[in-house]
Amino acid sequence: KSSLPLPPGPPGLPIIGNALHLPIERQWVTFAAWAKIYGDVMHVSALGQSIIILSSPQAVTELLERRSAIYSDRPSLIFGGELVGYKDTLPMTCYGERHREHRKLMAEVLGPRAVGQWRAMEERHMHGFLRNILGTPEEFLHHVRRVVASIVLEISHGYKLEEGNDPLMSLAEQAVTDFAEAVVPGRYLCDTIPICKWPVILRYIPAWTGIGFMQDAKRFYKTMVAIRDEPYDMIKRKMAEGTAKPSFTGSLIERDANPSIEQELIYKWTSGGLYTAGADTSVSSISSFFLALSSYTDVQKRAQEELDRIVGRDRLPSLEDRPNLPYLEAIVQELHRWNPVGPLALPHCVQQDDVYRGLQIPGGAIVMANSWAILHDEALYPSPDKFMPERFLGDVKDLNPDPRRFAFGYGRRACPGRDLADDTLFICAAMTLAAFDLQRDDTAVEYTPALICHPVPFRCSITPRSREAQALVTEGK
Ligand code: HEM
Repeated sequence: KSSLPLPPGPPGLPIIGNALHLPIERQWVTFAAWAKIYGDVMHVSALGQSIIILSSPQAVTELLERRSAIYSDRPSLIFGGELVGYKDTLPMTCYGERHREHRKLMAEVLGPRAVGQWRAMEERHMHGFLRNILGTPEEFLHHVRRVVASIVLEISHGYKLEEGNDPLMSLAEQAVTDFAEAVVPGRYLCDTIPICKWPVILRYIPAWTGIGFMQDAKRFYKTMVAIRDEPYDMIKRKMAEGTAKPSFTGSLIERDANPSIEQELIYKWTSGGLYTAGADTSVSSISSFFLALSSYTDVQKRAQEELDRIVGRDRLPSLEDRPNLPYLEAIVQELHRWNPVGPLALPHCVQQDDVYRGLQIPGGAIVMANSWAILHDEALYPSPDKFMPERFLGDVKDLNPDPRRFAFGYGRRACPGRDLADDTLFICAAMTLAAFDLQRDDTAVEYTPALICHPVPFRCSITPRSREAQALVTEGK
């Protein structure tokens, strides 16, 4: 898939063609190969839209972090943003006052000081997760989705999932699926045909015309409105009845009884956005844990030895044990590196003309960080395709930098859920390995080619390590 014709570029910033419209499955791999030829700052032109692809720590640090005052906007998407309406969510909102307000609110619930308060709750949900795994191990991927949903929805709405199919979780899952489809740049023609830059025209095309994207837009719009309004209205109603449990949404409603429509939209998307931005990503990293550890059983054994030595066999690990479990910590880092959840992060947009190393970067260009290329650069991470946590235990200068520096994005757009996500992954990995052995017959490692990548569903045998371990799971100790 990387053997695409490459038109020769001019010296300096090479123009390498209409890249986003080529049928490339894993664009980041192709872009990484191109970066070896054309350099770590590439300029791709897609129907007149400039796209700058950055593939080195130096380039992402200088542009997306040091110059973040002008590199923190998002590209506007006609389909996902304007027609469907996701432009008001935090990941898609333009850089400016609104973005700052969103981030400030989100830091109250996810910032480094706030995140400690969720640890006991995360551990409680993980005990339930282990019990579910014990009951129906073959459904582990479903249990992963459910435990992540329980954690995020308890934080955002104080919501407890119903047994079986939970209606709020199903709605939120649908919204995540729609969102992932709607915001892929270039997926819908209306994002690339210049006349469609006037969304106003498109809004008046009725769905009955049969124009495919209008029908999709109508369907996605319905889910968008439901996930934006229903959980928020539910908390408002419960607060009026006096039955609401403490939650982030509740605290937003409490502090501002009569918000303007615009302000209420920010509240709705800040709390609702915890699920849309935070669930699928954590599901992906935990699924990668199951894939990697069941494939690399030597890594699994070493982690279990560490757990037995430090935590012992008469209780399950907790997040308090984290500083004493360096090998498990290295596993978490390697999971963020090996198959990053967002190989191309999310696209940024530069707001004015700029010059970098003598190269012209036009204002309005989309700027994509190829995190995958950085995390798979042999000069930084030797043998990058191998799952080797021990790479992080050495102390060689300039080798194996902490992958979280790249996997969670950059500058003022970097992921606000990083600490929560990292804790969730750690405690899931620690508890699962303390209680179970994982094993796979297959060795194939395949991921879905999307903005947020997931391992292609796979089978994995999960059995209790011992009778004692099984008892710990049943008793939730
Ligand atoms: C392993 C799990 C996760 C990974 C790998 C991850 C990664 C990312 C990345 C790469 C970005 C784009 C950054 C950029 O544009 O430069 C991002 C943005 C974002 N993430 Fe995460 N994320 C994870 C979990 C979470 C969680 C748990 C939450 C919330 C509960 C969350 C909320 C967000 C939000 C709201 C944004 C948009 C920020 C903005 O545009 O200002 N993420 N994340």
